[in-house]
Amino acid sequence: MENPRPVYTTPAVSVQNGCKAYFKGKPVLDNFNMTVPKGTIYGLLGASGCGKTTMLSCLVGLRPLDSGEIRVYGAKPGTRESGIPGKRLGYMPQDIALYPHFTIKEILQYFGRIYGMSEFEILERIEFLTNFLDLPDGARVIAGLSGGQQRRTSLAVTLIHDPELLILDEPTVGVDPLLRENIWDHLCQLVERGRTTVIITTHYIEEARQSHTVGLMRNGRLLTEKSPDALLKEHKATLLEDIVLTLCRKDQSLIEGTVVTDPKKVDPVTATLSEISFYSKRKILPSKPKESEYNLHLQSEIVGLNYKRKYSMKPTDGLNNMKRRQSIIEIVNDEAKAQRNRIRALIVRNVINFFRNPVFLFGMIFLPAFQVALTALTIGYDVSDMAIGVVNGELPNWKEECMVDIERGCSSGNLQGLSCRYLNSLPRETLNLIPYDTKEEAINEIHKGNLWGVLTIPANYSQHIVDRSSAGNFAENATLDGTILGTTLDMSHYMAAVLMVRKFYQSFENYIKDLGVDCGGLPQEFQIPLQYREPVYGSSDSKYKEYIIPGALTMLLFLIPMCSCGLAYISDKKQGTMERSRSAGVQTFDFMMAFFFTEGLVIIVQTVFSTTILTLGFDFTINGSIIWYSLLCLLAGLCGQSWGFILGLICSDEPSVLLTAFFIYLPMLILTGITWPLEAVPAYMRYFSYCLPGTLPTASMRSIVIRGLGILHPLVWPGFVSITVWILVSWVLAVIIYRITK
Ligand SMILES: Nc1ncnc2c1ncn2[C@@H]1O[C@H](COP(=O)(O)OP(=O)(O)OP(=O)(O)O)[C@@H](O)[C@H]1O
Repeated sequence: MENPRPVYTTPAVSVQNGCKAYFKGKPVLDNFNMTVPKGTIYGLLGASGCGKTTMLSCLVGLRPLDSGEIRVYGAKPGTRESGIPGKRLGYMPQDIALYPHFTIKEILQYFGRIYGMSEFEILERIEFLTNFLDLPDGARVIAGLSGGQQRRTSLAVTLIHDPELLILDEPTVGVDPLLRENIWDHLCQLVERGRTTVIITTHYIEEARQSHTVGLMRNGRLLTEKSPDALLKEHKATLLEDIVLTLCRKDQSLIEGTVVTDPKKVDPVTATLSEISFYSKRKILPSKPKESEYNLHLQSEIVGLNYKRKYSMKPTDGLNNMKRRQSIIEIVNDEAKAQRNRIRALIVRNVINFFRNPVFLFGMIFLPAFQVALTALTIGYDVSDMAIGVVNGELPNWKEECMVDIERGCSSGNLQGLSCRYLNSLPRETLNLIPYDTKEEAINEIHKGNLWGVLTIPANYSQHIVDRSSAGNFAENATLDGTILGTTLDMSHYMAAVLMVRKFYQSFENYIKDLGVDCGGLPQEFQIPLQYREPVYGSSDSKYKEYIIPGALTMLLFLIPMCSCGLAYISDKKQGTMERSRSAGVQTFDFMMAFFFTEGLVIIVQTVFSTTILTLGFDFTINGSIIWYSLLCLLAGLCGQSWGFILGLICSDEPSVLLTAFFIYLPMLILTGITWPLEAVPAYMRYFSYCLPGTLPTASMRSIVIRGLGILHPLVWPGFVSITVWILVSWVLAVIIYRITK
């Protein structure tokens, strides 16, 4: 018996001359025409790759057509008036497109919240759909379900809000025959109520007999569009499959020109749809209806949003300005409420995603703390145990002879063995002094990598010192040379060598001062006439790690959100959940805001945790305001997050996100003055560095932490301005890239 088709004057969906190509010259949709009456089931059939999914994604507003026109409930999908994407639509993509770590209940709640349903409504629908689709227990995690169970859950997500238009891309694949029948029965029940329209694609041709209309698609075109019974009657067939085969063969011969060779002979009235479609492409037959042919009453049928009616209201519509304004306020309020619901749902989604991935969560929270603690533990300490060869021309057996306590004083006895006195003044924990007989032998050991340097003490060193002090300005060259302690160092490791040289200098200054005082002089007389007084900022024993930690923390708080945000975006994209959320009405701004809140929270936790560890465990002191310090940490994280968004948009998979993130981060480590002062960087590189998002904030962070300055200080505010500008620029850039890539 022929499926009774409800009588409606207007189509729910109509496509006119739809064309779409992913690559130029290779159309996927080729003058595609389709009309889906309201309140009916439309079965779209066609071989794999003929363009069904592409067509559906255009219908739901995820992709635009290159040319042609789509009307869904009288408006273009993607426009506010159509309400699609949004809650009028239930779209079930071909892929499962569910978050694998979510439970069944959580995924249904997520989409229910996106659609603005109350928790009570959602639970009611979950109960109904669980029974109807024979879903497993709601606490089961999606990743652990069988293929069929996942598909049923995916269908439940589509039905959760009981939408007006159901677009189902192969919903019955992998579903057992009994359940398949149930699904079709349910679809029939839905349309019988008169409110729902269903477009369904399937590879099981015979099940499409339950549709009111069957559309047969081939190579991006619609070959026919009729009720299954009409088709069976027309072709005197018993199986739809036979008709599909016949029509495809006919179309093939038409393309090859074996049936109709003269296009002028095609009668627009009696021609088959395939002939019309084929020739309309060549602009021989008129096929596109005029705008007036659309039933404009349709707009008033829009349930729920009524955007078009409200928006098109003019004072002449009989409503006074007051009422008009009231309507606009209502729309804005509705939209704001819907947006709040979507953002809330996305925030809950992000939180679940975090907690379902403990390794990721652990890394996010602990990585900055771990890294800065490691920095504090390893960087900035004095060198130790540096092997130095000593060739003492004065006392070859100095190792033993210098062991005895040398009496201090200025008698001739005290002034023997001064080399011992200098050697004993050298810090033994830093410099491990090893005796050598000759300089050549010791230098050879440097070449072998066994020594960092050689200290040579001339023969009669003590006597030369005494002679030099008594001769004063008249000392002879031989005497002067005899007082020189020679060092030959391995300077290949710059930092180690600098620290070593500092030790030689400091020890020599102390040794000579002590000697002078012993001989009746004043300490000032033997001091280098250059004094380092109390520093304005920092302390005279400031450590390198105090310099490096603020920058390291800022950059880590930038890197981690950049990676996590980029990776989350990519996985959402790859799983198909992003398209699904978009079809439910989620917008880019909603994604951004939800990330803004959840990542912001993570950044706060990271900052608190890292700072606590540094303060309690490593004597880290924030001399400035904790508020400005925290705010700068937060801004650094948000900047990283917005860059992560851009990475998510431009990259296609996780490895490319990580690679690009490190491509950004590693040069910044070098260029932002974290490890090496910018003042020591060549001028042309320095100005480039200032433009990077990490440079000025790192300098500001140092000024807050070490110098204790406030936000209004000229050494601080540029960092805040720079990073805020970077956040704004990258968010705008993200929106532009989204628009382009879309
Ligand atoms: N994002 C894309 N980029 C490039 N080409 C694409 C893209 N999506 C689909 N295509 C190509 O467009 C053509 C139609 O694909 P589509 O998925 O619409 O077919 P389909 O009829 O739904 O196939 P199936 O029944 O196997 O799902 C195919 O040749 C496919 O390779």
